[in-house]
Amino acid sequence: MNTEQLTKIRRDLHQIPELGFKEVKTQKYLLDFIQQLPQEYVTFETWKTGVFVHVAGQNPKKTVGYRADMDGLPLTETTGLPFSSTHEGQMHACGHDFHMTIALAALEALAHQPADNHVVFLFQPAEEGPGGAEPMLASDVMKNWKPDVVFALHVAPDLPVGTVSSRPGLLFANTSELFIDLVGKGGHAAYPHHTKDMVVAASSLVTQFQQIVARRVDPLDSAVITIGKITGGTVQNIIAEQARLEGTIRTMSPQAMIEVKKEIEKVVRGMEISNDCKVSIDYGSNYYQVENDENLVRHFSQITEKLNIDYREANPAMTGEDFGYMLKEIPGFMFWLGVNSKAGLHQSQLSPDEEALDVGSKLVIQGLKDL
Ligand SMILES: CC(=O)N[C@@H](CCC[C@H](N)C(=O)O)C(=O)O
Repeated sequence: MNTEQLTKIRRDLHQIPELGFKEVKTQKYLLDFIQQLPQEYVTFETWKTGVFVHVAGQNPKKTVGYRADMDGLPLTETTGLPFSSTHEGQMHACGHDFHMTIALAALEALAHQPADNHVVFLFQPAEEGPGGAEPMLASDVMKNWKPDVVFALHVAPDLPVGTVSSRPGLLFANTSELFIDLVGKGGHAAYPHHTKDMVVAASSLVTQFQQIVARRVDPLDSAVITIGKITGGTVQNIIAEQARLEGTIRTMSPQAMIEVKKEIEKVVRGMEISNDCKVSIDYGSNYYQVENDENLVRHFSQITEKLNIDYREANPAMTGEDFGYMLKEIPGFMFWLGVNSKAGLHQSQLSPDEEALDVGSKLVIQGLKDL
């Protein structure tokens, strides 16, 4: 696929970001593309808003899987690009438009010239939430086309184009969403002593959670507790009866996640007593860590060398990826693809360099042939 075709696909997808399990236009775009390919070796099945595509091998000894996530984020784009999102309040701010474009380029190449082994493309919904990998893994289609090895990529804004990065073992963190609802007693702004102020209680929880990371987690381990959204109250002169915190927890081990949650629950119980209020916790979706297969990463690094792509050893990251569930069952790996963007992931000005599309597609095609 040439640069013009790659860029067109990416820009088409970039304009129609959709949230988890709502990727209806995205799925149609993928299906329209798939159906115009030569069908001799190609079979496809939809699954919720995702798509499985099987490409029969010429001399198959195994099945190699490649996963691309599909969903966008609830974020208003501010890149000012001519092909900016046409969906208000939604943006491809985590590179999933790149991920799908590269997968489509690889699919087109193999549809015309199949690899020796069977290949299955997994276009997966809802990576940003509530998580599509785990249920997709349990689907009937996956049972029929389950790969023997699987890999995926993620765009890396901080790496230059022409560079990729990965590591054997732990690459991405364990994650847990964190939703906290507080109910106290509202009242007149001038009589705080007659109320149980939930804006103050919620604000206190935010800072107390940071003390868990600083004072309860082994300094040689690590954890992150981010509160991304805080809401409460209705107007400036009414003390808030209710408040809500929305956040996420990141740890490098499942055990640390258990410990951090225990500490959060202790802090919350303390808040209930000290503020005479009711606090409920919902941990939402939880992702297993991304654990790369050592031998496959080593093989992958050799493939990058063959293509004159700069391979760098990655550090573990506190990002989450539900691809970790696939790696829990199927040997494989994830790698970072350098896209050289000043703005980072989940930022409204993220603008990856489209030159990386060619690098990524060539590498994925070779990986599907060689792994
Ligand atoms: C690569 C990336 O950005 N992944 C997301 C995964 C989100 C998981 C879940 N919805 C949560 O918020 O914990 C990330 O934020 O790391």
